[in-house]
Amino acid sequence: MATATEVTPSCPPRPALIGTKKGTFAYFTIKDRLPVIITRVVDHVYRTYSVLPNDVAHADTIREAKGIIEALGKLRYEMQTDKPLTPLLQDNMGDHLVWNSIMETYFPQKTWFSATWLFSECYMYRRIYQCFSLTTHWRDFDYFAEQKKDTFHASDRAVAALADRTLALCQEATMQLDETSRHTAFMELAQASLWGNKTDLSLLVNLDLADVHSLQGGEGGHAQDRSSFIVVNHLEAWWAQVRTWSGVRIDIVLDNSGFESFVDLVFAHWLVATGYCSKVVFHCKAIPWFVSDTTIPDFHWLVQTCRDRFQHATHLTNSEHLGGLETLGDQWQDHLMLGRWELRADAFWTSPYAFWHLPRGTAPVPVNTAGSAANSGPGASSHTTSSAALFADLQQNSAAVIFKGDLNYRKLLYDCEWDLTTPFSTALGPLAQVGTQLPVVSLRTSKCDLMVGLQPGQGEELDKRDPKWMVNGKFAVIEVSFPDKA
Ligand SMILES: O=P(O)(O)OC[C@H]1O[C@](O)(CO)[C@@H](O)[C@@H]1O
Repeated sequence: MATATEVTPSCPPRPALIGTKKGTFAYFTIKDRLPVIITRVVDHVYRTYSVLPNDVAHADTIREAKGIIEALGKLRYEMQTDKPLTPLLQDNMGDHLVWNSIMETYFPQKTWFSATWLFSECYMYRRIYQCFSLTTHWRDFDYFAEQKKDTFHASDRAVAALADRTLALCQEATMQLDETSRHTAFMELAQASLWGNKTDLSLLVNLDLADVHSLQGGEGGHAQDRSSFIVVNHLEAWWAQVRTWSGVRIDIVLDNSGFESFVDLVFAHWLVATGYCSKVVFHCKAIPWFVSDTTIPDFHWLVQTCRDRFQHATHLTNSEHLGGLETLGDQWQDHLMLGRWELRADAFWTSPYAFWHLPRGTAPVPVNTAGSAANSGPGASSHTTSSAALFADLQQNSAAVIFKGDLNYRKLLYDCEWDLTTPFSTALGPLAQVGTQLPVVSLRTSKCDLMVGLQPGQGEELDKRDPKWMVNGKFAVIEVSFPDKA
């Protein structure tokens, strides 16, 4: 095992998950899933530009769209034929030197399959962004926005039901101080936030509406008791912390936009309503990322869609059900306006670095100046300039940093072949070591062959129960690591 100081992007603490290993989820992803994701972007650009009038006013936009499609085709070809990774060009993100120096230092001559899976996959999303960012007319175009919005609209029934439920829980919480009820509500909402992570568009590339409804647990929107599918469950340990909180700040490193971020907001709303928290910082992505990840514009769109009672909803039959949703959306807007909720989009989250690098200050990531227009609005703040500054803020000010989803889990654990029984705190490396500890909570449905924290023999039992348990998103973990209290 590499020691902490030797750990680098090409040399994680255990052998890296890598596309050259046939039969692994990494191999399947690079070979089959990622090319489909690029194809869908091509299709979206084509559909968008082909309805534009063929006149002088749109000539440049159309010409640029054709250039984007050509660049995306080249990208897909390079990936499918396993060509060497090539340097990024300078664009409006200002981080190309960071990427290129990592490539030169750690992945010289490496190809799509032979670099680490984490690097190749992040690099693909950064390259897609570059195809757009180098243009004039398409640089702010979110090529995943349509998919994100459609999926949220498809969730409208579950969303409406959950909004009413949330308001009832918040009213209860403010009316009575009974800790048992709060404990029950905490368990319910934390698990709703966990299972929201099932709605991931990069995994569900052929999703239809029926799939969305069944993923979200059917019509009612109430969390089913799926606890036997939570294979590592530190929820009680987390509650032991939460019950001592009063007016703390927490941070949520968001994952998917739409239904998942809706349930995260619901949970955050309850934590504020109960007084456990007085501030929630939501960390969004600075660029479109892993298809469905939440950007700041996505966040605002979601709040507004709730305030507008799903103006374009097609599945709801009874508009009376939407009053609660509107009330909740209005309260969220107030949270943003009054600074109780803050939105940030630090470029570190869309860098190729695993989170072991967060405290090290070895990953200076420039401010995304060009993206800042899109990343503005109530509650949006400026971005920090380095991972060290981001880390210092989290360490000094946050009572819990909640990492949502599979990619965050991969980055927390450095995306490598840990033994299933490795303790979570060991696999967190510096983030669980004296001096560089963070209060970490991970809520993740399992969508790749990486997991830690199981009991001896549990992995074998799970293999018998469902051979695809690690990658099919049906099983989940809630893992926490809090610094010891002095
Ligand atoms: O939205 P999440 O939970 O981070 O999942 C991201 C997806 O990307 C991957 O991390 C890699 O493709 C998968 O394992 C998962 O399907």
